[in-house]
Amino acid sequence: LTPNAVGSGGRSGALSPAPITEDLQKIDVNPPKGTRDFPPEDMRLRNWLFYHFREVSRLFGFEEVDFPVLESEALYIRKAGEEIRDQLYCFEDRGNRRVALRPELTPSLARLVIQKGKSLSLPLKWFAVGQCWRYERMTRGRRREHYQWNMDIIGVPEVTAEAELISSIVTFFKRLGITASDVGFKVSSRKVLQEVLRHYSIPEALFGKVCIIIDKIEKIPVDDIKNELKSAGVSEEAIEQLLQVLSIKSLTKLEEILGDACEAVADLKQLFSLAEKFGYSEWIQFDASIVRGLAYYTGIVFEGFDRGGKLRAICGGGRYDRLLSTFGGDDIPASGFGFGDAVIVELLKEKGLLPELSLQVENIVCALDPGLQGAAATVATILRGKGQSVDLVLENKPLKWVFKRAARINANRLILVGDSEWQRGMVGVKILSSGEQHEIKLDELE
Ligand SMILES: CC(=O)Nc1cnc2ccccc2c1
Repeated sequence: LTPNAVGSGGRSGALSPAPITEDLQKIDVNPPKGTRDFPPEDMRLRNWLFYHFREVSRLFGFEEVDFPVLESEALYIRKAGEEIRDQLYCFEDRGNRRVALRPELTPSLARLVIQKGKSLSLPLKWFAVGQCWRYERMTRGRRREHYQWNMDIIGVPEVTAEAELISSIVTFFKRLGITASDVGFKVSSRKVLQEVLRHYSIPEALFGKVCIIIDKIEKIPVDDIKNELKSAGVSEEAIEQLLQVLSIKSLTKLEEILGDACEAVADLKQLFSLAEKFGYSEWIQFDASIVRGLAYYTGIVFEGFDRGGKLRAICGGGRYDRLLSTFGGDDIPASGFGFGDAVIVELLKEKGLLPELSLQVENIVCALDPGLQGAAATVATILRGKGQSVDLVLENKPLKWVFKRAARINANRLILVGDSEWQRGMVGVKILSSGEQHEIKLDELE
């Protein structure tokens, strides 16, 4: 290296080559638009949330699964006009394959179930916590990724599956300190819509599309809903009946209108009686306007909402008995839900339920002079071997600096490796909460 090539140079004065200036352009250190970094503090909150997702899944006997974030685009090509389709984060890869960043987990789960086929003994109770993506054209500043907790029961046609799934979400809320006065579940069944469409002999093929249009009932003017339904091929009379049925707020009323032979009524009545047995009756209410925005739901649908009415849906799910067969699999009944990582955090903030999570290290180990750095490493290794966390001071720092760092990392105790003590096989110990200081033999450290 020629002398003038001396760059910033390391602390030890070693010559590191100067950066080649023409290649240096300031890169944008922010993550891509709509995505998040998870620095330590945010990662602690995320880990805390995911810990509760996983604990509840364990309590319910569910097994964890995962899938690639990247899937064939074909998994999500549904012609029902869903928002998730418009916002698909899809592209052509270098092998000219049409691929997509998954916008949801359920299709991957269905794909894996079919792939595993007969080797699986039903019912399956699978859960996943995975990042999902969307690409919104006009970036309304909305996020393009979020993490979703999914729980799915595959192979159970009865409503007991949905009752179990709602129970798992109630269990999750309770663990976080959220009560039935903070949130609730609106519950309905798409068999209500199915009944009306059948009554007016609207073709089954329109079912998904009609559901997606109706799901927008609170988001766009009712006239637009009517126009969209009309252009989808639904008769005026059927449209009137659909809108009328959606406004029903009581199961008794629904039974009056649809009759007690209607499957939707039977399913919902069973669900509400099971809710009683699970002990979460005060968490759920019938609301015929709940449709959910995914085309593949076929029966019970539900969504978690905040009773303050300020936030978007917290979670949502339902029965999807046809999805596996549309992927070429057997007709296997299924139900599940998705629970995003965004709205729940807003709710916790609002309720003052965010946990105080700080870095916690048991020991900070420091050599009192450079010649003892090796000894300090030995002490750290002994403690770590005993399962104790150790922040080993890696440079020759003044004690003032060490105390400052000890406070920042919430260390319980400071282990000082000094010459005279070390000669006697001892180390200094300072309990940082009390300030109490003593010496201890190395092999008595625990
Ligand atoms: C509130 C929020 O962040 N929602 C959100 C964010 N990212 C997504 C990405 C894919 C699918 C749904 C998504 C939903």
